[in-house]
Amino acid sequence: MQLLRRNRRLRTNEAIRSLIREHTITPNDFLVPIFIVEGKGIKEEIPSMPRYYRYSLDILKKEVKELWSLGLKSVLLFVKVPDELKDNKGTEALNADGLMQRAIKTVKDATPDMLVMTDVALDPYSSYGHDGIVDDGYIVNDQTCEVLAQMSLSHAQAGADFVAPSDMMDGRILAIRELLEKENFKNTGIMSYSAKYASAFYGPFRDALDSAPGFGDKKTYQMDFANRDEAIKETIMDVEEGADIVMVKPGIAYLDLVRDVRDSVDVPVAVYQVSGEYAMLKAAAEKGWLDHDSVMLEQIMAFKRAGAHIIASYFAKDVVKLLG
Ligand SMILES: NCc1[nH]cc(CCC(=O)O)c1CC(=O)O
Ligand SMILES: [Mg+2]
Repeated sequence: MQLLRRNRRLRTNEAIRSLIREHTITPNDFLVPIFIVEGKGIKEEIPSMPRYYRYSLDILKKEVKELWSLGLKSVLLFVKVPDELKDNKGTEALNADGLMQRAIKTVKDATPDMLVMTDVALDPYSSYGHDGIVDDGYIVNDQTCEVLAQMSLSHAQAGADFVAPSDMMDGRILAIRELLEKENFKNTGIMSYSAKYASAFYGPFRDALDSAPGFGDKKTYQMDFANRDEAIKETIMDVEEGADIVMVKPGIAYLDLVRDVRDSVDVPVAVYQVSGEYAMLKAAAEKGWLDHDSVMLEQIMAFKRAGAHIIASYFAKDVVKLLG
C-alpha cells in the first residue's frame, strides 16, 4: 500500500505520543474529599471504601499537610455527625462550634493557603437522612433553602472559601448567594452540585457518614438518570442564580453530561467521581481482575477529555503519588 496518511506514525514511541498528547493530569486538577469525625487520634477505614478514612481533627492536620506537600491544594469537607445531634431541621449544622466549623478552622490553621470547600446539605444532620426538612414524608423545598443559606453563612464565617450545596433543592443557589452578599461575604464562592443524579453509586459514601435515607429515596429532588437535557436546564439556572462553579455527579457513567455542560456554560465545570466508582475499582483490583493504577489513570484522563476543569476524586492522592 502507498498511503498518503498513516495515523500510526504519531503513535510510534512514547516521545511522539507525549508530544502530541491532547490532555494531561496534574495535581491542579483535583479536589480532595475528606471525611471528618469527632474524637482524638482517629483514622478509621471506611469498610466499603478500602484505604479511605475518617479523620478526627488532630489527624486531619497531618493529612492536609501531606496533601499540600503533594501539590493538592483544594479540599472538600464532609462531617459524620453523632446520632444524638441529628434532628429534622439540621439544627446542628448551624452550630458555630460544630464539627464542620471546627474542621474548617483546623485546615486553615494547618495549611493556610489550602482552598477549603464545604459540603452544604442536611443529610448528615438529618434524623431522616434526607437533604432537607421533612414534612409528612415530603422534603420541603423553600424552608430547606433558608437553612442551607444559614449553613453556608456559618461555614463562610468559620473561614470556608467555597460552599458546595449538594442537595438539589430549587432556588438554593440564589438563597445562598443573596445571604452571603448581604452579610458581606462577597468573595465566598459557590460550587453547585447542579446536575446531581439520584444514583446508587453513592452507597459507600452513605456508609462513611452514616447518612442513608431513613425512608424512601432521593428521587423527588435528585435527577432522574434517564434525563440529559434536564441537566443543562439545571446547570444554566444555577449559573443564573450565582454559582461560580457547576458540577456533574456521578462521574464515569455521566461523561456525556460533562461534555454537554462544558459546552453550555461559561463557568468552570467540576465532576465528582463518587464513592461507588471508587469502591468498584478497589474491589476489582483486590480480586486481581483489573490493574488498579492503569484503570485509575484511564478514568481520570476520561474526565479531562470530557471537558472537566475540576475532578473531585477519592483517588486524588493515589494519582498524584503515581505521577511523582
Ligand atoms: N448530599 C450529600 C452528598 N454529598 C455527596 C454525596 C455523594 C458522594 C459520593 O458518593 O462519593 C452525597 C450523598 C447523597 O446525595 O446521598
Ligand atoms: Mg437546581
